[in-house]
Amino acid sequence: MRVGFVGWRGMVGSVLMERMVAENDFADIEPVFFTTSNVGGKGPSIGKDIPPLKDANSIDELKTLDAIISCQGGDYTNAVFPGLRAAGWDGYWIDAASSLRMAEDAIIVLDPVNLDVIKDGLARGVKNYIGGNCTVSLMLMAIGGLYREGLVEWVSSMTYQAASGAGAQNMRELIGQMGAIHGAVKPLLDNPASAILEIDRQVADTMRGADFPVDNFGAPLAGSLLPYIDKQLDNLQSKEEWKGNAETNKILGRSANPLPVDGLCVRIGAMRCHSQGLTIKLNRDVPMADIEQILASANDWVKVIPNTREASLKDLTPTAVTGTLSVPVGRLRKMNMGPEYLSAFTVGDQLLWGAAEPLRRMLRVLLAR
Ligand SMILES: NC(=O)C1=CN([C@@H]2O[C@H](COP(=O)(O)OP(=O)(O)OC[C@H]3O[C@@H](n4cnc5c(N)ncnc54)[C@H](OP(=O)(O)O)[C@@H]3O)[C@@H](O)[C@H]2O)C=CC1
Ligand SMILES: N[C@@H](CC(=O)OP(=O)(O)O)C(=O)O
Repeated sequence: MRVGFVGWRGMVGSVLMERMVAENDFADIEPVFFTTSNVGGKGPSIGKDIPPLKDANSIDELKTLDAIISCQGGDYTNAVFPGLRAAGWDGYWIDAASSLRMAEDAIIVLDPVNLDVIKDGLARGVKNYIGGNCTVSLMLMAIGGLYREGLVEWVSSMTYQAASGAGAQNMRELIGQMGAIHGAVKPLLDNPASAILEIDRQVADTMRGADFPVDNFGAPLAGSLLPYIDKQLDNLQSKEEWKGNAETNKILGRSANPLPVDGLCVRIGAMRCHSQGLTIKLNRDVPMADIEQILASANDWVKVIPNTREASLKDLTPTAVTGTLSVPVGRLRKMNMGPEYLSAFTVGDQLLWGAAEPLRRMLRVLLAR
């Protein structure tokens, strides 16, 4: 299979390359690397010889491929994909961007949760396979077992989303903000006798100051949070919140008969792990031991964390999870509202299961046919 890669040097693309090298994915394909900025340049180091970079905007070059994986972003997809199909290209398009997710002729891929939907799409001749929104994919990796068992009536998800979801420049800006805050009060911090309220006042002044670096986020994130992610919609949801319901149900293959998902999406000062506090309305009272067993058995990456302070602080934080494929879910308990109301908290790396991993696994699904 001749597979083209566009967007391989970006943040999501770099994580994809790391994972594909680690899993020896390149051994089974003929990879061709593309660029929008450096035609003829050198591609990534993947342990085998590859041709010089080709032009990612050349329909003639792209047409020679059996499959294309794009991590280049939605603008590129919108600019190139329609023309490529119009030129008669019939290969598989695998994409991290959201542009095509809700299209009729596209499947959202998360194979540990919806391999049946993917296989049905392949059998029907669907050629477009798109990675899901990071928050949605991570929520389904965590509680997919409850959906699989038909136990979910609705889910409310309150998110704590990392800077990486906004892009590489935003991760840099978050660290810059942290540094600016620390720099502003370092002399006071170094003096054990200094007054904490004076430190606090100077921190607030710094964060509100004209020099505080906010070009990318548009507001201070370090020492604060941003209660709005992505565009504003007419129904007063943010676009990120809208995706929770739309994408979850599409992934599960039940867009025609959706199970409600709703909540608030909030950016916090984590680097690349999204966390979510979930309220899950079950359609019956299920014993906790059964719930834990169902959650833990859903896939190889979800990990049930005992609902203790010690285990939660050790295993259920962005710091513990970052850079790993593990999707811990914990803080599990029945809520005061009644025995069908389950509380849960989950964490996942939004660049791995949230972006790159479902794409490389989709390629594996194609190769296994
Ligand atoms: N960030 C995220 O969390 C998620 C992103 N996505 C999707 O993936 C898309 C890509 O996101 P992301 O990886 O964050 O985008 P990046 O901005 O990191 O990379 C996109 C492209 O920018 C070009 N580029 C320009 N300057 C640089 C540089 N200094 N270093 C690396 N690349 C550079 C590269 O193209 P070239 O080599 O052609 O110059 C690269 O492929 C998004 O638009 C989104 O649609 C999906 C899920 C999560
Ligand atoms: N919007 C997500 C990241 C992202 O790229 O999402 P999507 O793939 O749905 O555009 C976040 O900010 O955390």
